[in-house]
Amino acid sequence: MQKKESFIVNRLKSVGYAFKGMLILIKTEASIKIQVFIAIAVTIAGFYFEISKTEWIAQLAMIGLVMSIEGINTAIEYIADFIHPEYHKKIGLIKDISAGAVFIASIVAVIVAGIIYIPKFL
Ligand SMILES: Nc1ncnc2c1ncn2[C@@H]1O[C@H](COP(=O)(O)OP(=O)(O)OP(=O)(O)O)[C@@H](O)[C@H]1O
Repeated sequence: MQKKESFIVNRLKSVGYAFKGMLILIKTEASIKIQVFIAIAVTIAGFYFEISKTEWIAQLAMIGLVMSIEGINTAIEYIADFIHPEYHKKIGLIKDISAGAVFIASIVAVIVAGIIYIPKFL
């Protein structure tokens, strides 16, 4: 019983740390601020154009994908700066690849947005 309680308490603590991390990310990262703005804008657009359930799922999946990869990218940048604050070709490569992952997700998100919204204007 004691063990089960501490397991639940530990899980709750982990959620707390993760929530703190999410707030730090939103407060400190310029790119995620833009992504939050876009997420709010497309959510408003979703209600305005009364998009279908499937379109909501695709839109929310893209928002989650872009923002979570941005979070991982930010963490990689922090690790890179922590382990090697000075200029290094390899650090540049690591950061570029990490940013490239966000770019891939963003391109797919723009395509999905196009599939949902372009027909609404035609
Ligand atoms: N220590 C370094 N050594 C070599 N190149 C670096 C180094 N730090 C940054 N760079 C280069 O500068 C780019 C931007 O790095 P920076 O850490 O400023 O990311 P950022 O502009 O905050 O990115 P994001 O917009 O994804 O948050 C990297 O992708 C890399 O090409």
